[in-house]
Amino acid sequence: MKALQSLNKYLFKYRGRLLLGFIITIGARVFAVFTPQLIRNSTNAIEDYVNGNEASVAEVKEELLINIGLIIGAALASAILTFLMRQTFIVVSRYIEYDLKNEIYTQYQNLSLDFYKRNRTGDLMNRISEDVSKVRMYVGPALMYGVQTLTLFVVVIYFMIQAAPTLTLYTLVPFPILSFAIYKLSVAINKRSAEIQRFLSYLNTYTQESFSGIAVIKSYGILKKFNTDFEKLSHESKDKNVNLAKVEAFFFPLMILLIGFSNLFVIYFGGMQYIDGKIENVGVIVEFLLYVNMLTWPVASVGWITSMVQRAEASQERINEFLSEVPNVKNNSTNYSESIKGEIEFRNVSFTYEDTNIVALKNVSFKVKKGETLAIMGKTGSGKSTILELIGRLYDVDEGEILIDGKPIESYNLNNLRQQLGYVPQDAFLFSSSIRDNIKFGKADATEEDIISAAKNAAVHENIIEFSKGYDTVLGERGITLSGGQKQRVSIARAIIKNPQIVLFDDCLSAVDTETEEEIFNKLNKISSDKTSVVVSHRASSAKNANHIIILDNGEILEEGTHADLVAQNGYYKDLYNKQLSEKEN
Ligand SMILES: Nc1ncnc2c1ncn2[C@@H]1O[C@H](COP(=O)(O)OP(=O)(O)OP(=O)(O)O)[C@@H](O)[C@H]1O
Repeated sequence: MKALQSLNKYLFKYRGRLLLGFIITIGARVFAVFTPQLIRNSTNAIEDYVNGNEASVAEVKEELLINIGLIIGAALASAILTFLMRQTFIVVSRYIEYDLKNEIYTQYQNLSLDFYKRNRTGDLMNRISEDVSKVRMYVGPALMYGVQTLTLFVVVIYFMIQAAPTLTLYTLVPFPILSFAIYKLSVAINKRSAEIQRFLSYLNTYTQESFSGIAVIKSYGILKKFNTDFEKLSHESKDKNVNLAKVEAFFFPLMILLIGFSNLFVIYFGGMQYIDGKIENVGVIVEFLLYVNMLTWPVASVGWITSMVQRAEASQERINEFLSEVPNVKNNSTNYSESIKGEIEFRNVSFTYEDTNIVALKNVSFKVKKGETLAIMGKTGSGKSTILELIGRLYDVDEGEILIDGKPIESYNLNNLRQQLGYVPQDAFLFSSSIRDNIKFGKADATEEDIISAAKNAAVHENIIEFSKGYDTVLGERGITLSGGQKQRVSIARAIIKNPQIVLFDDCLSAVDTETEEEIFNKLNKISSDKTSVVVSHRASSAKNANHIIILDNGEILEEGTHADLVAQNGYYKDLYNKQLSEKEN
């Protein structure tokens, strides 16, 4: 129950409604219990008449009619209160479900990138959907049936003892056995459903990845393999569900069997006591039979509630695992309005990716003044993207420090810092929405003019207006309706629309020809002459106009300087430049 304690704050939040629910539930059960008593009175009246104790048929009739009226009244009152009971408990459980989903989603948003690398999307989605719905069963139905069972027990047993104390004892003998058997069954059910739950997470991840990678799967002609694998997985899933169904099938027969015993006990021992004169009327036996049947469901539900609580506990534990994750990148400031000018300095920065232990940067130092452009080049995997990710504080450095305007990067408000950066990642991810929305994503209050101007500066406007729906063209998942180069340029428009102080381009023009690349850089230079740019590229043409160029090799700076300096050095840059120049000329 430890994990579920984290839900207490929500139970406290909705305490008013829950308290009302408790009162209504107690009322509903009290009214329900009147029926057996009224039936006992009616049976007694008939018995008295048969034994000659009652004066006339008319009097018996009158008493029966009054009792019927009262039974209908009590049943109606109980039904109305039961309806209201669901309105309180179940409604509260939906509120808590909503709150919890929001809490988890906010936490997901706050967690650093490394969290997403460690955990798979299917699992993240499963915890926010499946696990939350299991937890809802605890704060809703489990709580509601728990209160109902407890109330019914107390009220029914009180009336039973009042009517016939010894018979009460005989009647209740099978109940603890029933409850224990159902509990054991519930544990088995629970174990199997937890297994199904884990498997479902895996299945979800598999399906989600196969849909995301559908283009690769189709182009490699491996649909059949994926289909076979999926069939295997769903077969396994089916087996697990069948296993669960087998155990669940015992539930009702077991319940009926044990209740049958209770009924037999009532008839046998009740009958004996009536004959011995320990019970005055047959009506008491009838009343007890009704009580036994009234208690059937509550007794069974003790086991069912226990299993619901156990499932919720397991799910909440999984949820808490993520909720207790502390983001590696912490926000250390509440100053939301600090503007940055744009100077960036790396001082002896080293960085190792925790999950792979790959040393991505070793003792890297450089300085980019406000308004200047730094170009970063180097072989694949040499650490170029890592530099940009560190400037965006997607990770924190292990050694050394990064300064923005002379102040440690960690001292800025994280959100505020990122809002002043225009980061164009290598993989241009576009949302399944219109082109307009995708560009506007960078600036929520952007006007139509802003959007068109950003698209023009990213040299993609001409392409967009060629689409029949122009800026309203809806992009498929990951923007599959756009070409690679168009996607990259929409992604640039999204970054520059907010007019950031620092722009970070991570090889984001690789799918664009050199002429368009040059056109984009010329436009950007014009609109952002006072902005700082860090450009990662494999092309010397993108780097040659930069104020400073660094060449990385295996996380270390191999060469650095201006275009002229590097050409004079006769190293990596010069080779690359000459090679690309001759390719262009040919
Ligand atoms: N999220 C990550 N987790 C673990 N290792 C990573 C991660 N990202 C990058 N690496 C590793 O860090 C090293 C530097 O990667 P980085 O992406 O910075 O290189 P790059 O120079 O940008 O490469 P490319 O030109 O291919 O984009 C590589 O060896 C890479 O495998």
